[in-house]
Amino acid sequence: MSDSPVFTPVSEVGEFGLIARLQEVLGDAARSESLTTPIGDDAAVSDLGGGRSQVITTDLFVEGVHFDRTFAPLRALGWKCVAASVSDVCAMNATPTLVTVALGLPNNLSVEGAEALYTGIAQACERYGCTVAGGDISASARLVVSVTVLGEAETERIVTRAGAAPGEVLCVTGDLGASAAGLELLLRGKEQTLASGAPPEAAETSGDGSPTISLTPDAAPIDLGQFPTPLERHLMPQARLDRVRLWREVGFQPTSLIDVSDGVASEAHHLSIQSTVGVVVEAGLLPVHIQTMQAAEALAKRAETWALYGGEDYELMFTAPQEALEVLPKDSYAVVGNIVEPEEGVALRMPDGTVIPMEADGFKHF
Ligand SMILES: Nc1ncnc2c1ncn2[C@@H]1O[C@H](COP(=O)(O)OP(=O)(O)OP(=O)(O)O)[C@@H](O)[C@H]1O
Ligand SMILES: Cc1ncc(C[n+]2csc(CCOP(=O)(O)O)c2C)c(N)n1
Ligand SMILES: [Mg+2]
Repeated sequence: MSDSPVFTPVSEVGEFGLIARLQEVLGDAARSESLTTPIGDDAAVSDLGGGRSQVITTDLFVEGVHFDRTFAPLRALGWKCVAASVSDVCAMNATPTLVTVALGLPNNLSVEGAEALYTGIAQACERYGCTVAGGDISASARLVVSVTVLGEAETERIVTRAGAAPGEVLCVTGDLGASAAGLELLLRGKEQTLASGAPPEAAETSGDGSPTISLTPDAAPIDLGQFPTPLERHLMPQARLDRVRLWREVGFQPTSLIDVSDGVASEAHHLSIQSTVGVVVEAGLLPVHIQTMQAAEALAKRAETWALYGGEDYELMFTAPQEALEVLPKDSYAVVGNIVEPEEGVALRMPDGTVIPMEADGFKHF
């Protein structure tokens, strides 16, 4: 046997494979009596006693991976970093309380740039009712923003990814694929501007001054002003704390819950594995905003692919027995599939009735 050191590229095990390996290394360091939901859910949960629980989640945003400063305004970025972590707190059916923010600052980010970032952070914290309690700053080659959010809930209201059961329905809040549509529009716009050799401020504008893009030099330019919803959903998404509050008000409790950060396909796999169930998603039932459809047409893409594999929608996906949905306003959710026996795996039923296996594809870090 060779005694040369083992070098396994991270791409061989992937993001979730690496997390599992690290969890093994941690062993007892990742377990405690009060930690009722350890590594593996949207946020960790620890029992505070007295019928209350605390949740905690961290997200990392890296320039060039999660955002592109040529089209993401810093204020919007600050908002998005907070909203994404708040979304993970919502995905436990909890309410955010405290936030910390760690920054890696490159030398091309000015004080005013950092202030713009924090304006967005402040606005999101105000919207979601949480408070920035601290953070850290370091020099860095690229802009990096890490947000930790602490939240709270009554212990009996906490919902994990593990409670789905066969016979229940699969639901989502809002609509899907808009963020991926917005990203695609922004990337095409950037490509077009670069190809034209013009500096960004010289980009073509439509009559009302909104930027336009065209896919080929001969194609009619696309007016980004026609797609405000996809652009906003990508740049400044909303966490669905409104739904968590609504559920509390009407006494609705999902059986399992996850936020859609990686796309419906990937999240359906998480629910399947953690609840030991099969999941059938109905392609024809996926809710898609009209502007997402129009963007798909304009860019010759499929909106359904964005909904399934695009991610960053930060909507909530949940399961419940059909009859439990009766207390919910009809426009506060959409049924998108069914929970079935585990042997059936994770599948997509097409509008013509054919059922195909649904891969866990989504954004791949490695
Ligand atoms: N470096 C790490 N060390 C320990 N645990 C980690 C690490 N990275 C991720 N985890 C844990 O692995 C689980 C999955 O992480 P991930 O970031 O994919 O969460 P998610 O909710 O699926 O995605 P998102 O954060 O985009 O909503 C979480 O419980 C998270 O706390
Ligand atoms: C410039 C740019 N390129 C690509 C993307 C798309 N993107 C990045 S991370 C991610 C999934 C969630 O990440 P995580 O699992 O780390 O929370 C997605 C869909 C983007 N937002 N900006
Ligand atoms: Mg999540």
